[in-house]
Amino acid sequence: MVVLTTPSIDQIPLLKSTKQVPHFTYVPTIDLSKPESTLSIVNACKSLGFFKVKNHGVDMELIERLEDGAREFFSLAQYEKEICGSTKAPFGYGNKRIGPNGDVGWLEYLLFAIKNGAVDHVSMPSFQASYNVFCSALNEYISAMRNLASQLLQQIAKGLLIASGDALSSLITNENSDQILRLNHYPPCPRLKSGLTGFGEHTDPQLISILRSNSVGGLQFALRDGRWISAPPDPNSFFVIVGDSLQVLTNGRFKSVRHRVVAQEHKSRLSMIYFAGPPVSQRITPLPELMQDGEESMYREFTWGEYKRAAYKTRLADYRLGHFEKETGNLIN
Ligand SMILES: C=C1C[C@]23C[C@@]1(O)CC[C@H]2[C@@]12CC[C@H](O)[C@@](C)(C(=O)O1)[C@H]2[C@@H]3C(=O)O
Ligand SMILES: O=C(O)CCC(=O)C(=O)O
Ligand SMILES: [Fe+2]
Repeated sequence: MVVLTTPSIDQIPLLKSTKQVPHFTYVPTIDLSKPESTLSIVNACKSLGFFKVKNHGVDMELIERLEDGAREFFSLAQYEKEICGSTKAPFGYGNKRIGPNGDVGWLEYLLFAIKNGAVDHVSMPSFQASYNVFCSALNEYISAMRNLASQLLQQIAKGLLIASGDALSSLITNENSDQILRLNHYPPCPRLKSGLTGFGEHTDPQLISILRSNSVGGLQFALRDGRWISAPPDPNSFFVIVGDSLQVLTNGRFKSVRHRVVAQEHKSRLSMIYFAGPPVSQRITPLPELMQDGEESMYREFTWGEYKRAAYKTRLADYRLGHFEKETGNLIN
């Protein structure tokens, strides 16, 4: 059994809002083998900021191989996990603390930077025997996620009638693009108070995130009116999440979505999330082809590097784009 160490369970906050939509479990499910998927993706990005995809072409055997490796790692003794790290914060193993500014949740995780399409080295002395097999699975998975993210961004460009089909996808397929892979493990929470935070509410800063979990629930999304819905787990599909950068690139036509994970009492949730970001020098500014006559950017100009630096000074639940919004902007419905 995994027993998470300090901070103690009493230091983990309860969920901020438990206002839920009664019996609402609808997450748009998009079949990528269907030609109408392009329009459905754009509609879901505009109305909700999340959806899930099936018939995505990613091999289940690969997913299971990575999940097995992650499970094996997380079942190591606590001291063996604690020594797995990277010289570059925030990468490597983490336990309960999320980010540098005091956020805590009921989870442990492995965070990997991706360099030239492969995981950047994390020192794992206690996982030596399985390291090569694990890294192969990580790298194959990263390649599959990059292809899927690129396909989704091409469909988004097409659905938004942007002539250069790779205007968005090229931001994340560039060899210098800044991507992260995260493996989250939420052990069963023994003394579950109702609604204990697994991973606190937040938006993802990148363009899109692709999330896959085992069959244990806990993931929730905020609707535009502030109510929360639970997304039933679906190990055969991927959840796709609109991030802050895609909100800016579309000048607010898409909005990044707040999401969170609620701790579970009896079962262990394992998730793997791929965050597709652009190169650090990339200017994040609305795509010119999308702008109507006289439309102005709602945001000050910034690069992905600047946004990331600012993000790491914020708390998880902060509205990070607020700092980059112009005081007056024209809103597009
Ligand atoms: C509290 C924080 C953790 C985070 C960096 C931040 O300062 C604000 C954004 C957080 C987030 C959310 C999505 C991803 O899980 C993540 C890796 C990212 O890119 O931004 C995390 C950051 C983190 O865990 O370091
Ligand atoms: O673990 C999950 O299911 C979601 C985690 C998440 O939102 C994140 O890591 O940014
Ligand atoms: Fe997230």
